[in-house]
Amino acid sequence: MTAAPTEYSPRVSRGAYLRLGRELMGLAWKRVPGRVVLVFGLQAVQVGLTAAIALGMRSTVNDAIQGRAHSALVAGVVVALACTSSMFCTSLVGGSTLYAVEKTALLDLMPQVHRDIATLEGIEHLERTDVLDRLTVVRTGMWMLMFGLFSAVRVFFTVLQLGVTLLLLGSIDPWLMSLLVFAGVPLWWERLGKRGVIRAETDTAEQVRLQRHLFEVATTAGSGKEIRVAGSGTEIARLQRAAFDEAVEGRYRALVRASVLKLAGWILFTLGFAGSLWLIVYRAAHGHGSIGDIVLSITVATTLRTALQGTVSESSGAAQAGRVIAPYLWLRAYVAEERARVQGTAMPPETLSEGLVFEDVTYVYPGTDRKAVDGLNLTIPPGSVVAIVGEYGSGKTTLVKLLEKFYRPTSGRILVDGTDLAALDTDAWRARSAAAFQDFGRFKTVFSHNVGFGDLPRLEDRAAVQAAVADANAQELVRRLPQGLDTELGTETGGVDLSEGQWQKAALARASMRTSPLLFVLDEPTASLDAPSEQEIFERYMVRARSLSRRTGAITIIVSHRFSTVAGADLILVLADGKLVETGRHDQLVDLPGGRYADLYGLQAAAYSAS
Ligand SMILES: Nc1ncnc2c1ncn2[C@@H]1O[C@H](COP(=O)(O)OP(=O)(O)OP(=O)(O)O)[C@@H](O)[C@H]1O
Repeated sequence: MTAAPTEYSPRVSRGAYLRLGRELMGLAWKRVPGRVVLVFGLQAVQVGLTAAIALGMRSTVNDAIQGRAHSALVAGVVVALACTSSMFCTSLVGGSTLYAVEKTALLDLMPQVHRDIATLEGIEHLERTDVLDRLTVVRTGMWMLMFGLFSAVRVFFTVLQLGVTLLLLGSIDPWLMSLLVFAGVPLWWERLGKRGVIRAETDTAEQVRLQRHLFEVATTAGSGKEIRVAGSGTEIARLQRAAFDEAVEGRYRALVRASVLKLAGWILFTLGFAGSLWLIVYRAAHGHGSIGDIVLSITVATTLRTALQGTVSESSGAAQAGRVIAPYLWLRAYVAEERARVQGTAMPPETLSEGLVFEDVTYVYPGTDRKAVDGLNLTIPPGSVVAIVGEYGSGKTTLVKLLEKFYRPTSGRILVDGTDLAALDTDAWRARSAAAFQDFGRFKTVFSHNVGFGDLPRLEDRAAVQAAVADANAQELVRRLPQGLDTELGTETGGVDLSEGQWQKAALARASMRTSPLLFVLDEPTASLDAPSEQEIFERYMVRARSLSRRTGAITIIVSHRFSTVAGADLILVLADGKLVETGRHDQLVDLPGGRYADLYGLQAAAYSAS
């Protein structure tokens, strides 16, 4: 399935911002209504308190000068109370905002993104760098989405506060309102700088991911062994440094530019502020206005600066959210587009009667132009055991992935009993298939669940898990575990670790949980096992394949490099460069003069007899 190239723009339209804001506010209201009321109510109160403090200061000074001690005292107490209340409001608003942000981001938004990505039909999404880049940004900055919303609310109230202070200044002298111009420009410049930083972070996300990956490669035990043997540690460290250097360089330049813009803005505001102060003092010196007016002007001008600072920092908070909003909206659009493209609703048959038909199937991985599977035409009869062989990179796994609907053919189609696989309901089709892959999962949980995940509805069915364990010839492994089936796996969680071969046996047992699949795939599932274990397992699975075949007409597909294991298949497919070059049974292919299968078989047989 080649994903539609959803266009990405780091700029988000005003309409999209507003729609998202409404949606997030609805979410916060649903999850933490009390906190939302508190955050809105207290900020409105704070605006009133700002005016009360400024006017109270003027009254205190004027009353004191005119000898009205009692009134001056009352006004002073009002100012003190208003100051204390304002501080209390600030800390309560901060705490409530944090609580609301964490609740909604961690309990709603984050799980939703995980669910969206994890339930997309194919797996090529997890191989696309654009999806991964944006996912990285969203995963690390999801809380910023909600934080940005609350910052936007605070911007609204700080602007209101700014308006009130300007009105108070204007009541003394309308010229003082010109401070707004000196206040607005720094705000705008700072936003420009922030935008540049956001752009630089998005542009360098790939290098950051690469350096993280290289760091993990260099510091984990699995790859650490190979790195030591190959002596490639220094080179990997150099590559990691180079990737990091590139990312840091780009981000640093943007940060310097943002700092310069911020500094220039503040210089401008300071000049305006100094000019205003001069005007107020000049007026008072020439008999216009009282001493209280001077105090009021200085208080209000200082408040204006605080309100402005608040507006700038809150609008930066809101702008920070822009870093996440664009990738977040893109991921949502991408998921919606993908879901709309997937229209399979037909149910798979109870039993296979016609089998699988490949009609000119071609697959090209996104971002490449090489055909991993190239014009495949083929019929696989129901109930058959099919082996796919071929050199490394010949397209064996891709073929299997197409059958599991991890990808959709770039062209051509696959029919299941005459129905296009694309038209089948993906979940229903997968529920009728079972698979063990070479890059199997290692679920660090209790062993019985590790196996039971193969058929979720029977996760707790001990008998089913034990039967699957027996199918994979893993009883001895379970016997040796300290708590048998109930043993916790994974040293990170305090459990035991398994060897590569033991993990592989667990994966095989998992693949054996479903008892009536229509498709059973074994994609090199025994590569980590020794030769006798492999032989024994294949013999068991051959018996299982025949029994499934009788019950549901199931097709078993085995991908293997070892010819001894594929000789018993009903049909062998030989792939080379994505093309089907030979098909037939072992006895037909092995004697084909100049045949590729015969060549490969001859080489392997010679290698075994020489060893
Ligand atoms: N996710 C991917 N993105 C791009 N190209 C890929 C991807 N996976 C595989 N390919 C390419 O597609 C071709 C077929 O790969 P595939 O894994 O199907 O081969 P294979 O026969 O299973 O190989 P192996 O025996 O090594 O498992 C190879 O050229 C491979 O490099």
